[in-house]
Amino acid sequence: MTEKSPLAEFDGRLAIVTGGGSGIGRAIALRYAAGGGDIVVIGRRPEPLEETARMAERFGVRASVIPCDVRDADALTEAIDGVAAEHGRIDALVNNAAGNFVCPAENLSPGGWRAVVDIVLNGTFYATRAAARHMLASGGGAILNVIASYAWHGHPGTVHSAAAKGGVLAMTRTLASEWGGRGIRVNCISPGPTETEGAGAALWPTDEDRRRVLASVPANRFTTPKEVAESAAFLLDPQRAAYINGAVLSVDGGQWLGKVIYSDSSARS
Ligand SMILES: CCCCCCC/C=C/C(=O)SCCNC(=O)CCNC(=O)[C@H](O)C(C)(C)COP(=O)(O)OP(=O)(O)OC[C@H]1O[C@@H](n2cnc3c(N)ncnc32)[C@H](O)[C@@H]1OP(=O)(O)O
Ligand SMILES: NC(=O)C1=CN([C@@H]2O[C@H](COP(=O)(O)OP(=O)(O)OC[C@H]3O[C@@H](n4cnc5c(N)ncnc54)[C@H](OP(=O)(O)O)[C@@H]3O)[C@@H](O)[C@H]2O)C=CC1
Repeated sequence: MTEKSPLAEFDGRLAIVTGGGSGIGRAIALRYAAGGGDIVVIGRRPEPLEETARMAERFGVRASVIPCDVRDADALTEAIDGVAAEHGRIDALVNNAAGNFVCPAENLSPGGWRAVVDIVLNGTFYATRAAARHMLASGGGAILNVIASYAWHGHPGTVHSAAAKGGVLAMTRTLASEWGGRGIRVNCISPGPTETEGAGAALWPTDEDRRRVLASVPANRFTTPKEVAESAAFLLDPQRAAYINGAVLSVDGGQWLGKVIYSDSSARS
C-alpha cells in the first residue's frame, strides 16, 4: 500500500493518468493521490479503473474514472475537456497507456503495427494536445510520458513499440522546447522490466524469457511499480522538478546501459 506523502506536494492539484487501472499507471495515480492530488484515470475497462479510484479515495482526494480508448481522438479530447470543466484545472498528464507484444518485424501485420503505434504514439499526442490547451490557458502544468529504453537503443521483436516510444521521446523534446516558455514541462520516465498485468504475459511469458530479461539488468531484479511512481512524483512536482524539462529519467537498475557481458568476478584480464 502506498503511504501518504509527508510532502503533500500535490495538494489541491489534479492529474490525469492514462492506463491508470493497472501496473505502473495505477502506482503513479496512487502516488499522486498520496501527495494530496485529485486523480482522473483513463483506460478501456471500467472495473480496474474503479478499483484504482477506490484505492485513491483512501487518501481523502477526489478520484474519477473515464472509460475511453486513447486511440479515439474525439472521445479523448471530449473527456479531457470535461475534466477541465468539472475540476477547473489540469495540473498534470501522465501518458502511460500502452499496448505491446513481441513479434519479429518480418511477421508483424500492418494491423499489429497500427494497434501499437495508435495507442502509444497517437494516443499520447491526442491526450497531450487536449490537456495542454487547458494548461496553456491556465499558466502551465507537467506532462510525463512513459517510454522504454529501446526507444533509443532498439531491441529485437519490438519494432512497433520501439518506433512508437522513440516517437514519444521526440515529441517530448519538441514540446518541451515549444511550450517550456509557457509554463509546461514535458519529461519522460523510462522504467526497466516491471512485473505488471500486461508486461508479464506479453513480454516474458516463459521462465526462460524471464531469466533472459533479468540477465539484461545489472541490478538483477525487476523494477517495482512503486519505484517508477516515486520518480514520476518527483518529475511531476512543480517545486522539486521546476527546472527539469525535456529530460528522460531511467528507473531501470542500469538496464539502459546495455547488456553486461562480463561481471567483475568473471572479467578476463
Ligand atoms: C523484450 C523485453 C523488453 C523489456 C522492456 C519492456 C518495455 C515495454 C513494456 C510494455 O509496453 S508493457 C505494456 C503491455 N501491456 C499491454 O500490452 C496491454 C494492452 N495490450 C493490448 O491491448 C493488446 O496487446 C494490443 C494488441 C496492443 C491491442 O489490443 P486490440 O484489442 O486493439 O488489438 P487486437 O484486435 O487484438 O489486435 C490488433 C492487431 O495486432 C495483432 N496482434 C495482436 N497481438 C499480437 C501478437 N502477440 N503478435 C503479433 N500480432 C499481434 C493482431 O493480429 C491485429 O492485427 P491484424 O490481425 O488486424 O493484422
Ligand atoms: N512493465 C514493463 O516492463 C515496462 C513498461 N513500460 C511502460 O509502462 C507503461 C505501463 O505499462 P504496464 O503497467 O507494464 O502495463 P499494463 O498492461 O499493466 O498497463 C497498460 C495500461 O494501459 C491501458 N491501455 C492499453 N491500451 C489502451 C487504450 N487503447 N486506451 C486506453 N488505455 C489503454 C490498459 O488498460 P485497458 O486494457 O483497460 O485499456 C492498462 O491499464 C506503458 O507505457 C509501458 O510501455 C516501459 C518499460 C517497461
